[in-house]
Amino acid sequence: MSSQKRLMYYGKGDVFVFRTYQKPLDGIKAIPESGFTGRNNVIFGMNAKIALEGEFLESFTKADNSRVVATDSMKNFILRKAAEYHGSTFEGFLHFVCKRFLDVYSHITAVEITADEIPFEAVQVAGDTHLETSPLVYRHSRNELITTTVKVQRSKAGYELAKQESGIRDLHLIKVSGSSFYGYIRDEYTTLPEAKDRPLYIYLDILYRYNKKEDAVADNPAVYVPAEQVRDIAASVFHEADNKSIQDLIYRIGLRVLQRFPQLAEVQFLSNNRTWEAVIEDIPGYKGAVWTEPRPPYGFQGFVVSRQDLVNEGLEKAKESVKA
Ligand SMILES: O=c1[nH]c(=O)c2[nH]c(=O)[nH]c2[nH]1
Repeated sequence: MSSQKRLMYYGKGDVFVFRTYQKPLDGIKAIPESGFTGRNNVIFGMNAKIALEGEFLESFTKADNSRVVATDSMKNFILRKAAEYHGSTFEGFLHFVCKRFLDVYSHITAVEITADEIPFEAVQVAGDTHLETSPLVYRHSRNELITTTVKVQRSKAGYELAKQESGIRDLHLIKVSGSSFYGYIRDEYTTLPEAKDRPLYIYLDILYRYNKKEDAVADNPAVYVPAEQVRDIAASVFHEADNKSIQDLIYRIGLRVLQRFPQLAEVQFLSNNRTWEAVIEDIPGYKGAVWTEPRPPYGFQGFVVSRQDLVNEGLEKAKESVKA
């Protein structure tokens, strides 16, 4: 290799964007595992992180700021573009902002933005005869959130979508009964008792990638995969199956997500084991037990499920070619 590209980027994190009355996301097909069919986007809120790549080596090596877009300006750029984007997805918005950056600054070669949703939930309020959903008041949710990354680089054709992934972060799910963990290696290092029924508590990040990256940013509900449905599939599969481990569980979730969404190429999992620790296992005459948070350290798993796994499981016919 004659020349290796040097790692070089800079950018801005914690760019908070709240756009009210963004175009609603609708036209989403219902799936059996989820009641989700759209986002009203009354609050389209996110915490974005942007990084630029380009011809600004001399800002590092010669203290020459003449090609530096101040990171403060990047923040302003993103915020102002929020008034110019009229689609209905985070993916579409990030794609739009990345392209506008490349249009305005000719020495920038690539723009990557990751946005984490700042989720707000509808609240129920007193109506004349019954509770109704307020169209005005929302509650900040501290539950899981949508995460999206888009990277666009300059190409001969104009723009190239270099990276795109979407998903859900910080999904915390507990199944109080119906999970086991046994059959693992027992040797002189093993102190963990086998569990035929444990209260499995997991933290999950689920990221998915499309066969065609463009489908993610097209603002086309016919091909768009909403993270809320992926979240609900995770809960449904956890509910349905007696799992033998987190490894077993996330594989099954991955298969189901890919079955529901033929437009996806793969699903990636980052899981944590937060299984509660038993304090009082038998309460005579009563169902249930007393548990507490586990002591550190915690276990984790990383795994990607792809369409080939569906083929291997006999859940999908092999394709002549699946283009990533
Ligand atoms: O689902 C689990 N997978 C493991 O690999 C593991 N290891 C462990 O100690 N507990 C668990 N649970």
